[in-house]
Amino acid sequence: MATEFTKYHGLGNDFILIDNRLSSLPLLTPEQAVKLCDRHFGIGADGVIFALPGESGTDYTMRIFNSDGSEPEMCGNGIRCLGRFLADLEGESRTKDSYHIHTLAGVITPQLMTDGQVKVDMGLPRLLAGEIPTTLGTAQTKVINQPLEVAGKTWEVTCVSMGNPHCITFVEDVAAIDLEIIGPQFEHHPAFPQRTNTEFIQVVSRDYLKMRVWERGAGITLACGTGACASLVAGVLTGKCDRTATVELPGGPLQIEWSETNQRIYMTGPAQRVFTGQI
Ligand SMILES: N[C@@H](CCC[C@H](N)C(=O)O)C(=O)O
Repeated sequence: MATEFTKYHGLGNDFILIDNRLSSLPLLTPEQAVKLCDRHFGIGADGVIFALPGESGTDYTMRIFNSDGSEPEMCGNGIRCLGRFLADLEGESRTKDSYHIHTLAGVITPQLMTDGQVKVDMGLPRLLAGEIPTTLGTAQTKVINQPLEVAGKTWEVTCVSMGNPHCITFVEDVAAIDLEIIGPQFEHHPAFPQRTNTEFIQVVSRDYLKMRVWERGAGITLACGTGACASLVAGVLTGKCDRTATVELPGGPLQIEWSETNQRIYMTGPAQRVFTGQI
């Protein structure tokens, strides 16, 4: 049986979107997702995202498989693409410009802006070691500027969960980081029992950060929305940046705000349809 898909990307972080609104079970298995994400033998993507019926009073549910078949709790660029995909699917019958989406990280709300950007209420960052999870601190402590040995070097790391785990380290020059070698060693470090995403951040000014990322389950990607949010939080916690900043990724910029008023994180960026097809 043929399955329709649409390819979207958010700053080059690319996904295969599946209209799964008639069933609460993903139409594809993790093994099929791995094959479809293959850039030589498949469609090519960083992950597969399913638009499922809403749960617990939400409009829709998002599930996602990374390109290695693992299932993360959340995906920032992916949820912007999902917001755009849902609007495209609903077409003329669309009545809303924002959706409450059930995810494994809680309810996340993407809003379609009139300028074509998507602004997402990403919820609250989680800062305790037990929530990340990491063994770099006791369960109830925050992990800020902690030393971590990786690849024969001591890195100062700050850990933040946006529903999924992030390990952030501030460096002089992001271009000098050998991501291909160092990234997997962070991802599989025993300090992270559920593996981790890792962000390398160069502070250009208090409201402008440059970021490169090694993603859990996907490797080097051109952008990571949850990673950009986690990095801004790490920058604030370490006194390096303001609560509103542009995070420049290899695929382009995201605007991130950690609200002083409600402590929630807001991420604004693009989401673009690329092509449709049948599997
Ligand atoms: N690219 C994403 C994050 C996708 C999930 C991640 N690889 C994980 O396993 O946690 C984003 O834009 O946030």
